[in-house]
Amino acid sequence: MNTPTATAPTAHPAVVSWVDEIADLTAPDSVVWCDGSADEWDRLTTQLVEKGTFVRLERKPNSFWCASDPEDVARVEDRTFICSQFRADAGPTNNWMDPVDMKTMMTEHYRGAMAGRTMYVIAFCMGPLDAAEPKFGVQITDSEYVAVSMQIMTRSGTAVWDRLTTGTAFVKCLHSVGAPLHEGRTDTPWPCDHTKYISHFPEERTIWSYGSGYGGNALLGKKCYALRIASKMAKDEGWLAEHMLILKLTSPEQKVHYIAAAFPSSCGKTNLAMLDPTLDGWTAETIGDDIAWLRFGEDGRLHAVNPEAGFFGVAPGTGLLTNPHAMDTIERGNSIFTNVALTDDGDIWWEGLTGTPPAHLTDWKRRDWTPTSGEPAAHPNSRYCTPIAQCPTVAPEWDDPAGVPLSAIFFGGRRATTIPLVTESLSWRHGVFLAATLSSETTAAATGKVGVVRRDPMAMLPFLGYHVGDYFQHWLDIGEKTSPELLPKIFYVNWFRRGDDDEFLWPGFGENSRILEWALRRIEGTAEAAATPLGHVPTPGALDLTGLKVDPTTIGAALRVDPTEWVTELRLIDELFATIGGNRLPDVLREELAALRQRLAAASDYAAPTDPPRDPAPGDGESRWAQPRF
Ligand SMILES: Nc1nc2c(ncn2[C@@H]2O[C@H](COP(=O)(O)OP(=O)(O)OP(=O)(O)O)[C@@H](O)[C@H]2O)c(=O)[nH]1
Ligand SMILES: O=C([O-])CC(=O)C(=O)O
Ligand SMILES: [Mn+2]
Repeated sequence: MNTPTATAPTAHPAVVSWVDEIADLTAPDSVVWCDGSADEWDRLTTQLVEKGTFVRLERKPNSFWCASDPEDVARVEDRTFICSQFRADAGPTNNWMDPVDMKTMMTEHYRGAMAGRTMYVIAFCMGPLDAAEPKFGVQITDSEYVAVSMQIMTRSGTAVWDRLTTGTAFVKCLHSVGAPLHEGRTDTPWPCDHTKYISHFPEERTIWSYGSGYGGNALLGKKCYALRIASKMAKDEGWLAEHMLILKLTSPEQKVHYIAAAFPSSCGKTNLAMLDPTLDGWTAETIGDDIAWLRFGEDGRLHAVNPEAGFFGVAPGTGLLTNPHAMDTIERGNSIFTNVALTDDGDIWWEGLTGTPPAHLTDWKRRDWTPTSGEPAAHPNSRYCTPIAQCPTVAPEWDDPAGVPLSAIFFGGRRATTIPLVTESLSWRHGVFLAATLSSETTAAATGKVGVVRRDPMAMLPFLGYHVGDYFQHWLDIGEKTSPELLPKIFYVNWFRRGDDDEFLWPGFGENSRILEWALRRIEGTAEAAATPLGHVPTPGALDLTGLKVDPTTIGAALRVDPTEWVTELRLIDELFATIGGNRLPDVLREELAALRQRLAAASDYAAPTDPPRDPAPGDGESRWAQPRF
């Protein structure tokens, strides 16, 4: 093997000695320091095509189809660990192992793990390079798929190496697919190991990932760094690292508002980030679709930065009807599609892309597929990976190191019942309470059962790098750092409530602009709201429903706070709070829960007000909304 230091593009002693150490341990055939260039992309994608990992698409420029091992399709929450020095610091929501024990054990997994492979060293920066304090990382990986995906998802390569000068702090991100090619062993298109560990050492700002090639487990800048490690950095340094999209909205009067929204995985962030407003005169521009870092600006407002440079979006359900801007983004090429279906003419397809599937496809398991196959052609967590810069609606501010000042933060989950379409919080601390008790049905973004309601505080349940109770306190503390009128207003939304007929009560997607508009007009003091025990909801007349064929009783049902449903909900919140434990749960949240309980008891006969019909209701027997169901 060549000596890694001989070719290193950096003299940073901590980088060089760490790369040496890992090369000794993992025994790759060679070490490549990635420069992030187009040449490198071409070389690696060509290699991936030759290996059978990628199929070059005929119908999209510089784009590739890829199918993973059928067992390596999503984040593995049960194999994800927060290895803080003390177990208590990981909190009740995380798997914990002693950092020394974890490292001792994983070291044996890593020993010789890169045999027969190339080790890539990728320097990356989360957020703009010219930020006041840029956040660097170096990822070591033995996966070409990871190396090219990191080119899309992060700012990486020579420009980062140049900035990563001696003494600069960086997060050590170690990754191996855990499939050494010992003498005589042939490679597979998607190497991985049955055993997987996604381990975080928050005090050391280090990540060790082993055994998986899937995005959320292997592209370590994303969930591992920008959320789990960064949440701990943010706690220590007085900011927030959140699972949020960032969106710019311009009103017909040309007033600009920036908003952020936190929804659990596969609950609508990317779609809202690329909103195509159905309300006349409004424009929406994209700043980020998954992660937001929030810091106070000199103006005393919370400013949001997107630390990423690409989208790693859920493919199924993405189509011209639901998310035309995502479709335009991928049409421009330079993208990687994982676990979608491949068409016979060299394009991609997934459920929801078009109404009718092609007559023949290669499905995500590389099998022949026809519409009578009886199984989806794309995995429900199949993904497109594409550069944000080529999104037609990207806002110029997406790369601004100062970030954008937030007017509002939305929290939402996927709930068939109980949670109203939109609720305005009464105060920052009430908003923090709503966010802390957020719940959602599980989705295919993580392995495990789908459709189970679980508490998902701030949509961060799988992404917190420290104790959830301390995290709640940190959110409350943030609210004390500036004057209340400068804080973003917190709203709680649920696009996914269903009626007795099991249909969604709200059409969602572009129509969500109507909800955002109401929220922004609330901030400006020009929209009506009704008080409910949970917070303020729009009076039916306050939502602009122009042009939407909507039955007012449906909207009433979507907005209803039903005290009977809340009996169960309160029990589940009690359970969450009990799990967190008295000494780590902020008293403020206990007080907010008591106040909610009192308001619910006082309003047990509450029903959402309804207005007389304004538009004809859709005909009986047809789906309520013109949107694909799958
Ligand atoms: N009914 C309904 N479905 C939606 C809406 N927005 C998104 N979806 C669907 O929800 C699924 C996930 O949406 P995404 O926008 O990709 O979710 P995400 O939060 O970005 O997911 P991650 O990338 O896993 O974090 C897709 O199948 C969408 O079609 C909505 O407003 N209403
Ligand atoms: O992290 C991933 O693998 C994909 C993603 O956005 C999520 O699951 O929230
Ligand atoms: Mn997404």
